[in-house]
Order: sequence, then C-alpha cells, then structure tokens
Amino acid sequence: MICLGLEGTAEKTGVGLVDSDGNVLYNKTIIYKPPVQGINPREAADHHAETFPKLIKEAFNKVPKEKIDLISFSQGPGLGPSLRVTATAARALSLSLKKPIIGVNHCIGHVEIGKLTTGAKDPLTLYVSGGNTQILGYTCGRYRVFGETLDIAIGNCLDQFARNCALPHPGGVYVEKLAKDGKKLIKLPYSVKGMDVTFSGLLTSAIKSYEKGEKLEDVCYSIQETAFSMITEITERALAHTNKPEVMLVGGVAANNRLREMLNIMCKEQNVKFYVPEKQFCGDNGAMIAWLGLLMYINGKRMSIDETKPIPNYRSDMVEVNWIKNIPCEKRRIPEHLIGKGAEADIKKASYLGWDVIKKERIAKSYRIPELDKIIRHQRTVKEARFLALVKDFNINAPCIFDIDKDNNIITMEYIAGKLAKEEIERDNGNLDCCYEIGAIVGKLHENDIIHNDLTTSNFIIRRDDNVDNNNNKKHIQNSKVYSQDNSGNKNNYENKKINIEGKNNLNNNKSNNKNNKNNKVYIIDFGLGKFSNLVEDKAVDLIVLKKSILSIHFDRFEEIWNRILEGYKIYPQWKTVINHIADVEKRARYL
Ligand SMILES: C[C@@H](O)[C@H](NC(=O)OP(=O)(O)OC[C@H]1O[C@@H](n2cnc3c(N)ncnc32)[C@H](O)[C@@H]1O)C(=O)O
Ligand SMILES: Nc1ncnc2c1ncn2[C@@H]1O[C@H](COP(=O)(O)OP(=O)(O)OP(=O)(O)O)[C@@H](O)[C@H]1O
Ligand SMILES: [Fe+2]
Repeated sequence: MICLGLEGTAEKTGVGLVDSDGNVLYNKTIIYKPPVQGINPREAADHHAETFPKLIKEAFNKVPKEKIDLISFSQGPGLGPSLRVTATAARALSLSLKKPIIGVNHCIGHVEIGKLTTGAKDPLTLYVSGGNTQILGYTCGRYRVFGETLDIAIGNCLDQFARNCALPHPGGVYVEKLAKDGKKLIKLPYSVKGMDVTFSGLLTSAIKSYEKGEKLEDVCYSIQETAFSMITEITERALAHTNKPEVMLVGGVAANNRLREMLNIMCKEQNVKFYVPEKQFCGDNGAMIAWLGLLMYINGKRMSIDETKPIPNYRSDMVEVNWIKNIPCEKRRIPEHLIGKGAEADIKKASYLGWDVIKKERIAKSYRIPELDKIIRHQRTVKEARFLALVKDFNINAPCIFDIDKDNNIITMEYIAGKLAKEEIERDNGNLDCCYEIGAIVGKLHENDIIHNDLTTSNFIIRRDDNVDNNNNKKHIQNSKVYSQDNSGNKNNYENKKINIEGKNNLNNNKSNNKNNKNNKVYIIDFGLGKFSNLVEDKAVDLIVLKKSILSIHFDRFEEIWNRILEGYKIYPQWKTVINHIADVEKRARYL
C-alpha cells in the first residue's frame, strides 16, 4: 500500500510518498521565505497553493497516480490559512483519485517518522520546532505530554531573536552558525519549572544584550548554551519520571548539532539509548504525514470528508493511537549503589551520627558548559537547604537538614522511609488519601509566598509510622522540633477537613487503608527550583506544573486526584484568586 502525504501547517510545503513497509519513495519540502516581519499566514497559504501542484506532479513521476492507495494531510496544529489550503488540496486529490483520505496530527507525525527511520521502539521524545517544544511518551493509548513550553517554542525563540538582528529565516540555522564563534557566556534567564520551560524572558534578555552592544556571536552562543541546557534538563527530568529506556530528538531544531551533542551526553550518563533522525526527517516533511496516515489507516482508522476540517489547536495528547500494540517492558536502570537517580542528583543512603540519612549530591552535568553548570548546581543546593529548613516554620513536613557541603554540592538530610505519592497513587486500588495533604502543603507554601517550581507526585513522600518502627530515626525524630510541629493544632484542622472530603468522595472505604492513613504523613522534598514570590502568576504556574504532571502520569484518575488537591489547597485564603488565574495562564500559553 502506498500513501501520499501533504504537509502544510506553516510556511513549509511538503509532499511525501511512503509504502506500508516503511520505504520512503519520495520526500520534498519547499520553504516559503518570509519577509523580515515574520511569517504572513496569507502569504504562506498562497505559497502552499502554488507549490502543492508542482510537488504532487513530481511525486506522480516517481509513482504513477494509479498506484497510490491513500491520501493523508496535516490536519493540525498550525496556522489556519495554511491548514485550510492543505486540507483542500488533500480533499481534491482524494476525490479525483477516488482514494480514501486521512487527516493526521503533525506533531505525532514527527514522532512516528523518527521511530521509523531510527529504529527507536519506546522513546521519550523531545520534539523541538518552530511551533512546539514538548516531551512526549506513549502510555496506554496516547502520547502523553510530560513537559512543554509554557510560552513560546524554542524554534520560535531562535527565529524571533534572529529576526530582531536582521538575520534571515529560519533563524535557528544562522544562530547555530554564529554560535560556533561565540566564547563569552552572557547571563540569560534559565527558566525551568518542573518538566516545563519558558523562553520569553530569555528572548527579551538576549535581544537587550545584543542592543547593548554584546557581540552577536556571543549572544548566539549564550542563547544556545542556556536554552538547550534547559530542554536537555527537562528531558532528563522526564526520563527520571518515566524511566523510558530511550530518548529521541525530533522536529526542526533537532537539526542543531550542539543540541544533538548535549542530549547524546545526557543519555550516556543516564545509560539510555539516544536516537535522532537524519536531517531531512527532522524538520517538516511530507513523508512523516504519509507514514502516520498509513499507520492509522492500516489499523482501521477511516475518515469522512466532513471529518477533515483543520484543527489549528490539535494537541499531541488528543490523538487516539490505534497503531501501537505492544510496548517492550524495558526500563531505564538505576545503578545499584543509589536509592534514587533523579534528573539533578544522585541519592545515596548513609548514616550520620547514628541517624539514617540520605546524601543528595548534585553531580556535574557534562552536557552543560562548566561555567553554567557550576552556578546552577551551587545555587540550587543552597536554595534547597534553605527552603527545607524554612518550611518547617510553617508546619510543613520536610526532611531535617544535617549538613551542607557547598564545595561539592551535597546535602545530608533525614531519610524519610515511605512511598512516593506517585507510587501510592499508582499502587493496586490506588490510594488517593495523600492528595488532600499535598494540596494543603502547596496552600501553606503559597500562603508564605514560597513557590516550589517542581511540584510532581515524585516530590512528596508518604511516611508511614509502620515504616519507622524499625528505623533508627524513630526515637530521634520523636524528640525533634519537626515532630512536635507535625502535631500542632493546625494539623487536626487538616485532618477534619480531609475527613469531610473523604466523606463526600468516598473512594477508598477500605478499612485497612483508612487505618494506615492515620499514621501517614506527607513530606515535601526537592526545593532546588524554589523561589519567593507573592505574584498570583507564579503561584498559578506552580499549580499548573503539578496539574500537568498529574495529567501525564496519573491520566486515568486525573479528575479525582486534582479535585482532592484543590480541596486541600483551600487552606490558603487566596486560593480562589490563584485557581481562577490558572485558566488565564493556560489560555495565553501556546499549549492550548
Ligand atoms: C506546526 C508546525 O508547523 C511546526 N513546524 C515547524 O516549526 O517546522 P519545523 O521544520 O519542525 O521546525 C522549524 C524550526 O527549526 C529551526 N531550525 C532549523 N534548523 C535549525 C538548526 N540547525 N538549529 C536550530 N534550529 C533550527 C528553525 O529555526 C525553525 O524554528 C511544528 O512542528 O511545530
Ligand atoms: N529525604 C529523603 N528520604 C527518602 N528518600 C528520598 C529523600 N530525598 C529524596 N529521596 C528519593 O530520591 C528521589 C530523588 O530525589 P530528589 O527529587 O530530591 O532528586 P532530584 O534529582 O532533584 O530529582 P528530580 O529533579 O528528578 O525531581 C526521590 O524521588 C525519592 O525517591
Ligand atoms: Fe514541525
């Protein structure tokens, strides 16, 4: 079976022919070069209208039209006028050749052509392009978004910077060339929030640096080093979260050699395989649309002409995946001498003056240039220790700090025996009792203008008294300040509220669960990205980071979990303002 695919989501017109064995028979892309002001959607659409007929004719010279069995086209996401011309061209072809038509999601097209051409089987995919920056992984019938940009895409950031410096389109290519001659690292905002990133602060700051007279080569170098370190870091975070055995890099920005190098280094250090397609399959192309169309069609998907309307905001996680049947069970392996290998740190269990402790060492990341890496690790180590100590003053359970080795970026802290909230929620008959407490902890942080910036269910530990029984720490902890604060009047208040919620929403009436609960305490960890802020915006983004991590990891019980967390969050008097602001931030962001 042979499929002809039409790509036209933005300014590139692509036509591809692929057969059901995965052979690419034809693949050509022609880019519309926009004027200095940037892409004009009307002109991009006119470019498609002129270019599609030429490319289709060329394709028919490769494979006679009688041999084509299916027409597929990029249905979204993208610019309205471009998508409309593409859909119209596909419908016309389908009707004239009397062949079926399939509209596909462009982003998933990038992922599937990557898998086809590299041999990756179950990758965590970093998809970086002009319109998107996402970390995608397949679980249970869909590609889930583990991390993404909360404002503009990385390619858009590079292109906008280039445009401001009168460099041609596509800017990423010219930034890469100039960066090779840059030497000086100019300080630009490094903005990572959990598994998400933002680039608009970095873009503004880079433009200002250039305007102030910094050498263009140095600014380009600094943008690449900073922005690519950020996306490599969130990929590593998502890897630590999902334990996928492979990483794949796709999208137009995947053509960048420095980014390829950084991810390659990170994957070596995490002991996972790294894949990147050859350059013709990185950027937008028709073959990726043809291949995804084939996968969907062969596995039973059919579309009527009425269903072929463009979907400009077509998110990757909206696609129902019908073509993935079996996923290998292989997972990333953590070295045996560690109890945890997060994205940032190695976690070792140890003993300190008779206490059970963990040593959290922020190890050097060789993908980052040492100058940047040193600053990041030092700042985060100091910040984490300070916040861990501080939050106890607000009746929040967090491990006690025993020692900070600033030279080597090691924090020695109390070992909290228990399960991560993530495991507790995912275990058989999932226990959601911790969710209220998680919300209450975040509410207390926000009440005190503390933003955690990395809220996920891996950063809450449910400590069980059962687990502490045979633990060295029990007697020490019972006498400590932390423990007495745990038992403050406030806590009873939380318990009462929690019972109310559970009464309403009685999901876990298993007696033994309830009995265990009484002894459970929720601890928060990992304050390396923390900061002080009284801005509603920062508090809303903090909650969005948590919400998105739950959507990607606990997708099947999202509503229940999120409602419980929000109930707990109501401990914070300004909860309503923050929760209302979430919708504003989400509307503004590209990901909606
Ligand atoms: C929705 C769709 O229209 C959009 N497509 C898209 O953005 O085109 P794509 O070909 O995947 O990526 C283009 C981006 O890729 C960047 N790019 C190309 N070569 C580059 C290089 N060597 N270094 C850095 N960026 C590069 C360009 O600057 C541009 O921002 C998308 O996939 O989001
Ligand atoms: N005090 C502690 N007691 C018990 N286990 C802990 C403690 N701190 C961390 N861990 C374990 O180590 C894992 C990683 O810790 P942490 O989140 O602090 O590291 P990280 O490198 O910042 O992780 P990431 O950046 O991936 O979230 C935790 O998920 C938890 O399993
Ligand atoms: Fe693309």
